Amino acid sequence: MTLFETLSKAPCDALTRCVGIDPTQDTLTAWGLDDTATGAQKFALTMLEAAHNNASIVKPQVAYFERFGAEGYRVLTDIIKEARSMGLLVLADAKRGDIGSTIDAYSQAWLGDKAPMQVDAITVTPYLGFGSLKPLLERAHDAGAYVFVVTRSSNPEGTVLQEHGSPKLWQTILDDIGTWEAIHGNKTIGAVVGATVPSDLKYALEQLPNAYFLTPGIGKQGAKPEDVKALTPDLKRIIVSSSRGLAAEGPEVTDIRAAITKI
Ligand SMILES: O=C(O)c1cc(=O)[nH]c(=O)n1[C@@H]1O[C@H](COP(=O)(O)O)[C@@H](O)[C@H]1O
Repeated sequence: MTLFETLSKAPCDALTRCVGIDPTQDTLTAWGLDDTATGAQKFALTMLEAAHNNASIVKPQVAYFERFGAEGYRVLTDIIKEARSMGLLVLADAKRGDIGSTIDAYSQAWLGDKAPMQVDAITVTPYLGFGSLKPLLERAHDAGAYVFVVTRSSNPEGTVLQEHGSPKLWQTILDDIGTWEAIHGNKTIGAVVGATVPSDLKYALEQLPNAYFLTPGIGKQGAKPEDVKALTPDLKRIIVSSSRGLAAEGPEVTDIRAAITKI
């Protein structure tokens, strides 16, 4: 089942849980693992075990694998396959964004049956122009994959750029998502809005009533699930994501599982 089909069938009385897989140097060291691709693999497999039957989505941050070069990508590819074989939906946090011809090449890497690292969803950034995402959105649409477009990010540095203008730049991107959705349907596209900016998330939920939202920032960046719980009766549309906060509970699987359950 696609991410859209899975989430649309989920009960609306609970937030959707997403387990971030971010093998940072600090985390690997704290877990007693080497800061290598092999260390990242051990870390990721433990996070998958903790997420299994306890969360719908896992979100590997591509950068933390990419830093190990070809070996990192080999590990990431295996982790994606393993997660999907366990029934977890995989969201590649790749934050791709480029001119149309290049974004099409990125989409070949991640989306569709022929992609070497096929995933269920991907993050993209629209700041080279929303229209430049078209080839990737079309490929996702054909492949049954989902695309989370960064609109209002969780980090404080994003504010000046994203809040520029009237309407604000991020609200314009939200409108672009709505326009695409109106033409192509709602099975392909949603947005990233940080849990650290709940009033903006409320606005986004109202503007795009059929979309799903990736809502990072729980834990290490200071947000709590309670901050977003009252924003909509259809809680499953909010995909709460935590990466370093969950990893900090490891390396014991039972402890990480308990932390995921608390979300
Ligand atoms: O797309 C994301 O997941 C994302 C968007 C955003 O606005 N802020 C954000 O922190 N993230 C990602 O979430 C992860 C950090 O989550 P924490 O470790 O829980 O703070 C990193 O992999 C970030 O790239």
